[in-house]
Amino acid sequence: MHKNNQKVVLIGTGDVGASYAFSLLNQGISDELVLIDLNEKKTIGEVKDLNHGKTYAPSPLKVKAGSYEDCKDAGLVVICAGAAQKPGETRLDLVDKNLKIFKSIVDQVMDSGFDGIFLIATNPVDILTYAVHKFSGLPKERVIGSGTILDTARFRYLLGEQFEVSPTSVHAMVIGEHGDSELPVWSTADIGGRPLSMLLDELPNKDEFMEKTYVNVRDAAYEIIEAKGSTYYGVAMGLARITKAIMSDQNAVLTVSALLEGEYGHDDLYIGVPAIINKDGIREIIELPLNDVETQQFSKSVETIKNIQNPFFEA
Ligand SMILES: NC(=O)C1=CN([C@@H]2O[C@H](COP(=O)(O)OP(=O)(O)OC[C@H]3O[C@@H](n4cnc5c(N)ncnc54)[C@H](O)[C@@H]3O)[C@@H](O)[C@H]2O)C=CC1
Ligand SMILES: CC(=O)C(=O)O
Repeated sequence: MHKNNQKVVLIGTGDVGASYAFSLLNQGISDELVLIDLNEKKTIGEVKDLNHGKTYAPSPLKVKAGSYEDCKDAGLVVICAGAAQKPGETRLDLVDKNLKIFKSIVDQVMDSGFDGIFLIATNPVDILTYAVHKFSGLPKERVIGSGTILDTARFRYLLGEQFEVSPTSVHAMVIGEHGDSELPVWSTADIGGRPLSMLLDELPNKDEFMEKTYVNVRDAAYEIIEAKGSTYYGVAMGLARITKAIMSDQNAVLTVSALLEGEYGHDDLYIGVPAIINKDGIREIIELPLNDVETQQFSKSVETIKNIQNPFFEA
């Protein structure tokens, strides 16, 4: 069975999964979408609702509820299934529960004969992406986590607001764990070709602004979860962006969770870094010239992930 590179199987049709499906439909990304969830009734409801939007979609997208058999010829399997944070919980608190769920999901996907690309959103996303790489045996470039794609979007949005420039014209990244130890890379950021450091120097309250922005990005999920129970539109747009880079073979630079094998001086973990994404998955990790403070922060983030991850994977 040949795989259809434009076919997406989405596992987990909760808040994040359903929003991602809606983003694909709205943006005309991919031509076939299959939904799988333990909650079959809700999945059927989602399929109907999405199909009713097709009349006004930019391109036709076949949407149906399916089973793991559908993965065999899929180009992309996206996993948004599992437990989400409750108010006050960190992403890392979910590891035990979601690793068990993931073992069963990935085994079923691989049993179908799947030979495409995995994209993972479930938290803690860096550790679960590492788990999918281990459980599936697929090459590292074909297992991608959403990483800090959302944190980068939050950072760019806040910088865009401050400097009154569209976030699409703000070139700035958040790297590290998708979680409390992540770091904004101030040193390499620019807006319209002007280094961000230059623009920051012109602010009367530079230090306060930088601290507030960092905290806003880091704590955004906690605030949204407190306010409305979960976060989903932002990550759905990020997942759609990664999907588009894969489906349209874009070689787009996006901050995703990728396996380090010596890059940034670390190895054997998935973590948020800029990478070039195309039809084959992760083509290349980009090593940013971090300053000393950022290098230290990144190492702390690596340590945070490894401290939680390693006990689960050591023989
Ligand atoms: N990476 C990121 O930037 C973000 C990640 N997330 C994460 O995404 C995940 C999903 O969040 P929500 O959609 O809000 O949760 P949700 O509770 O709305 O949806 C989870 C879905 O997973 C399904 N599910 C559970 N076990 C399953 C299994 N074994 N097989 C198939 N389906 C199964 C449930 O039935 C449910 O529909 C969470 O881990 C959350 O923390 C959320 C926002 C941003
Ligand atoms: C929930 C989550 O991971 C986020 O919104 O960043």
